[in-house]
Amino acid sequence: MVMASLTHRRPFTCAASYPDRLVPYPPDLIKWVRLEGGFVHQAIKISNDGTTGLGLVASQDIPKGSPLIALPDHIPLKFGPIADDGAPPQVHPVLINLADQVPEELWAMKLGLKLLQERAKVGSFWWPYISNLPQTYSVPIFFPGEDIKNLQYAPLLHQVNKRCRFLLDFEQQVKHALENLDQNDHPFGGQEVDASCLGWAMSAVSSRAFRLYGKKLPNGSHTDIPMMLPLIDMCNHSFNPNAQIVQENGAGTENILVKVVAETPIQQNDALLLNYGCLSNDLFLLDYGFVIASNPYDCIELKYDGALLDAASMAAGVSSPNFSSPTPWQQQILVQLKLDGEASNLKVNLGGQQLVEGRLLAALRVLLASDMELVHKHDLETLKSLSADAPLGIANEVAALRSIIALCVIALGHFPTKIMEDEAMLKKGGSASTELAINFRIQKKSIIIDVMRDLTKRVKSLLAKEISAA
Ligand SMILES: C[S@@+](CC[C@H](N)C(=O)[O-])C[C@H]1O[C@@H](n2cnc3c(N)ncnc32)[C@H](O)[C@@H]1O
Repeated sequence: MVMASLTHRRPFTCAASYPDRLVPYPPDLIKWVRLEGGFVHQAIKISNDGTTGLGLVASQDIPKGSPLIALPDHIPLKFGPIADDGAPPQVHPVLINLADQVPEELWAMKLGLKLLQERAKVGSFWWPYISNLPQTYSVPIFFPGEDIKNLQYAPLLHQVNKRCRFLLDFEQQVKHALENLDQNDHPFGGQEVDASCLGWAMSAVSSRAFRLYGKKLPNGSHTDIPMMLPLIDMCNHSFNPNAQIVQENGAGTENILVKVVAETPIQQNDALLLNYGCLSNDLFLLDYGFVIASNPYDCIELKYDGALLDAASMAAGVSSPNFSSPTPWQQQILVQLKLDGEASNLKVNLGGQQLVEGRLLAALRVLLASDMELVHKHDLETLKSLSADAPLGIANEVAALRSIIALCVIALGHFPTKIMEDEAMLKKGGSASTELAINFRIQKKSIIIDVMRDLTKRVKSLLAKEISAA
């Protein structure tokens, strides 16, 4: 695969020398929030823990339920203030046109355009916030090409490549849109905007923005609006957070838009932690630039492929599997599982909360079964459930689980290095991006090994059951 990378690009100009912020001595963010009518608990301080960058820390015990931060609605940075009557946002028309060219999945770039505009504007209202933003991000679009390869995981390489290509193309679109603009009418104050600074803005937003409820739709749901929440976005992530974002939209909240409250009692010197979401390491790395060891929501993606499953089943000792030539009734079920037919989605996951994606498990159970009537006795949900007790019999279950174990062995074999080698490389040390890439792939391999371990246990217990029944 030809990889795009942004490392050959000139970094967006800045002269910072103080720990990784846009300017050496940025204004006091807490003071600014208070000055603007926001609330910050008197025990909250900004501090640097050396591993997660800056964060918020409690300088004394804080009881559960206490308000920690509250922001009035003029502080968050949004793409455009959408009026209550739905009037179009007051945004520079060039930015609106450019934002229209951003694919929905890269929504962060949209808000990133606004961020860049405010970064370039002399006297921007948000300068006290923007100047406190990191100068660089550890997301893989900024990895050297070698470290992108070091990720060793095709679905992520594909995403990184896609983002880099988008940024390189978008750079051209932005240049074209800014051509011949009068200096007074230039959304970035006449500054050149290249792929690196677009990448900076996109990463600043993807790693810090929160999606808050917007207007209520006729069907009762809400639009969600991505916003940058100054100071609140200094909270680092944990799956066991001690703080929570609460959106205020009821009566009696005056102009307060969003609050952070203590979800648990917080002790002196504890960091304030929010849960950014139950995300896989792919998303943590792509959007936030870090990975979480033993992330319970991480998984590996495989392509459902009949020939590969035949090979896996045969390796597992299953005689004449027919994944690549299912019978018509089996094929019908594959269509229902969206593993065949026009609406098919062949991406299946191992690991995460389900351990084996239900669609894959059901397909294996069904294709390894010969008794159509027995299969039709069960609904699809039962066939998809790993906790269902061998719905098609013990022999069928053992064959299905052994096939998945063999699939895991094949998937592990696709990684060019073994975990032990990765760990030895980490010991030797390397750049931050090399270490991040190696940690990412160690986690992916660990998922496969954990799935194999779990399924092997299940096979053993099924076999023991069979023996005791006999
Ligand atoms: C919303 S910001 C939090 C404030 C940030 N630490 C800073 O220095 O400005 C999110 C970023 O913090 C870092 N971060 C947050 N939680 C982390 C965690 N659990 N492990 C490693 N890095 C984390 C990552 O760099 C991430 O992109």
